[in-house]
Amino acid sequence: MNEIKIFSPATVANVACGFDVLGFCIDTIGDEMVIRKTEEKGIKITKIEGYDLPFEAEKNVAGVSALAMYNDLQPNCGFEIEIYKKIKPGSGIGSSSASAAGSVYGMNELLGRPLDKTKLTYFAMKGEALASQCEHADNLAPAIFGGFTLVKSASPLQILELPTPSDLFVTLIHPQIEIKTSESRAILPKEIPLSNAIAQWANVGSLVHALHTSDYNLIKEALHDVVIEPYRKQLIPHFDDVKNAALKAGALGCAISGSGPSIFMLSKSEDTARNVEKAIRKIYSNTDIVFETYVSKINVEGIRAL
Ligand SMILES: Nc1ncnc2c1ncn2[C@@H]1O[C@H](COP(=O)(O)OP(=O)(O)OP(=O)(O)O)[C@@H](O)[C@H]1O
Ligand SMILES: N[C@@H](CCO)C(=O)O
Repeated sequence: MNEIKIFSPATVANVACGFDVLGFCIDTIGDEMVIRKTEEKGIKITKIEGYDLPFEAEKNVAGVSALAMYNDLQPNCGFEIEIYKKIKPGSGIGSSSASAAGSVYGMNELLGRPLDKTKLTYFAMKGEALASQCEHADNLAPAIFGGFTLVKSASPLQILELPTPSDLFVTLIHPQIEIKTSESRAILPKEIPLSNAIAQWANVGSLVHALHTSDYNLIKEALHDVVIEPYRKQLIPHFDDVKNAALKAGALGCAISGSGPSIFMLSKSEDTARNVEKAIRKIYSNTDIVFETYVSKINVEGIRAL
């Protein structure tokens, strides 16, 4: 095989309480990429459609992760990368991760799968670091493994795959403003009160247990973020109104997706997720903010060949 076309999905990082460790994978939104073997050595980005992003491999997250893997494996060929970008950069649903993960996934397939998923995530983190100025894997792990994931440790990298309750659906609203991950990390406090830390790690543990036991009531109780949301929500117009409307419409929980501006809600059943979508659309419809909404099941497969 000399060429592969892939779907590289959007992802939700943090999942309310799990800043930098929890994430899950979305099914209906994602980039497409084509990775091709070439006789000429090296990594080249030959096509980018959708958004204006750098073609130089060293300045594009897809190129940086590809180069990290390429320099390590030193294969007897080169690679061309085409990116058909559907996820707006700075959206909070893992735009940079989709590219960083997609290039290494495609190269690994073309080379006969020499690397496991953890090693792919490791190289993809090198690309992600270009966008967010720190190596974190909470978008990459769900993109590569699918479903819900927990990054137990970033160095050495250790990823836990969590189960996905079958009735869980996500609703997303993406106000079309750009929030750079690096900027929304810069506003966070360096220290947090012990009482908030206790509440947050109780919620992370509870959410992991709830996913294992398909306990939707416990998912609802655990989907709270007392550490990050109070700071970041100021960057997102009408965040509290959207959250109140979503919870009133039956969502189990509602929080900032990754570093924002997207907001996600989890619901038990697709019907509830669609009712939530209707309710939150009303909030932004009364403003001049351009926005998109999506409803999706959880993507348990992750990146896939098309
Ligand atoms: N292939 C790429 N895809 C997306 N963004 C890229 C790419 N290459 C470089 N970038 C840069 O990365 C930045 C976007 O990354 P950022 O992490 O801020 O957003 P995001 O991935 O949508 O958010 P989040 O990680 O919170 O979901 C932009 O400055 C963009 O120019
Ligand atoms: N955990 C990261 C995800 C964004 O890429 C953050 O919230 O900053």
